[in-house]
Amino acid sequence: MQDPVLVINCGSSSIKYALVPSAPQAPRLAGLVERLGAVDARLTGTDRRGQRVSRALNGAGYHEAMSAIQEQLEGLSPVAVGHRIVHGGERFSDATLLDDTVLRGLETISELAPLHNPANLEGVAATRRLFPVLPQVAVFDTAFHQTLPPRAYRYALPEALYRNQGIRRYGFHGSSHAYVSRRVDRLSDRPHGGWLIAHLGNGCSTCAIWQGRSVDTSMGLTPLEGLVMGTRSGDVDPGLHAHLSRRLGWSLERIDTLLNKESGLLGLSGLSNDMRRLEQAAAEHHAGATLAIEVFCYRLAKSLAALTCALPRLDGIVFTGGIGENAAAIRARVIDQLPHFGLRLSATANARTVAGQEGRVDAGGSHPQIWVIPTDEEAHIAAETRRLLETPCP
Ligand SMILES: Nc1ncnc2c1ncn2[C@@H]1O[C@H](COP(=O)(O)OP(=O)(O)O)[C@@H](O)[C@H]1O
Ligand SMILES: CC(=O)OP(=O)(O)O
Ligand SMILES: [Mg+2]
Repeated sequence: MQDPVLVINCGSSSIKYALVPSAPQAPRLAGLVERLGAVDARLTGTDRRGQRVSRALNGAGYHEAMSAIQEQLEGLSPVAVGHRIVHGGERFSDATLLDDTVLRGLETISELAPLHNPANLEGVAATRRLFPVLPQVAVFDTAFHQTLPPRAYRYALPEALYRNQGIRRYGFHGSSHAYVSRRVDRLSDRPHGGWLIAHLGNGCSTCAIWQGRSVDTSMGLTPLEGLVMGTRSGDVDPGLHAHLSRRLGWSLERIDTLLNKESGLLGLSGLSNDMRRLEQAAAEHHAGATLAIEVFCYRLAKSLAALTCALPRLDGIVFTGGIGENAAAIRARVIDQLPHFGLRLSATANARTVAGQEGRVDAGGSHPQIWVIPTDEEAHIAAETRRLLETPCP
């Protein structure tokens, strides 16, 4: 494993890690610490021989979890650490070397991604303590969307809020959209065309790509805008805030918690934020789960239809993320609700494409294509980290 880069994606209750070698197809040591801070915290993953590992880390916080991850590296020495940082705000777009000044700058924008940035920064602090001499690089989810034109990134708000406060649409999941767009360019016979990507994980977003660049996306100033997500509402009438405040006396913090943590699939179903669980419950006629899936798919189809306005031509749609890669029934339902674009799903190819597989799932012909492409944010973050470190200082 030559010159591996350690990639860290630190969330509010989990840390994902991967040791990414410089050769793209080489095996990768990777894993996940879940339920940080809880008695049943656990590290699961694969070691360098591809064997499963599972370790109880009872009560581990960020620092203990990072130490456990360091032990998993089996003595392999990364040359750098690449961190997923969700929001780069106005100031940070390209991959950036993390030093005290950059970290202070990032702290000032943490509130723009409250579920993500504070946790990302905890991860950076823990990693810097454990690997004090390694370069640590921030790769931003917002970076890939720097190519959005003003008509896509401006809100219809007074100019001063944009100029003085940076109130604009930024877009997220950039490492995923960038990776998937490059991959479909390589796999399909229509490279550099017009593509729509649906990244459907815990957070969900759509992205319109024209000639390899992001030209519009469903997330905005924060990762709350757009689609229905696991616990996030996505779009609501902005008048809701004033209404809840006047009618129920709710504070802004209470409303923020409602929209970020209690809504989405969880809020609609009253059951779970986990699509697997909802599919099982819907099969058993659970009304909330059935409704949650219906709203999720309809809103996703609406977003994809809307984003076709950003493209001169539609060459195809790509599904990715835990739901997009695994839930064939969700893909089928979404395509079914887009009857005006000539999309034709192959029921057999769709059902046959299982976890981890790249594949084309349309019925062929001259219609827009439909693909499933497993995302690899870690590969993109590692590549950006290497690119920054190999670029000579000006
Ligand atoms: N086989 C499956 N069928 C349906 N949904 C699935 C399946 N496997 C995973 N998912 C869903 O994927 C979502 C998590 O996606 P993932 O991309 O892993 O999340 P994250 O954004 O944390 O990386 C969950 O809603 C989970 O239920
Ligand atoms: C930006 C975002 O929503 O990320 P995630 O899907 O990891 O929550
Ligand atoms: Mg993911």
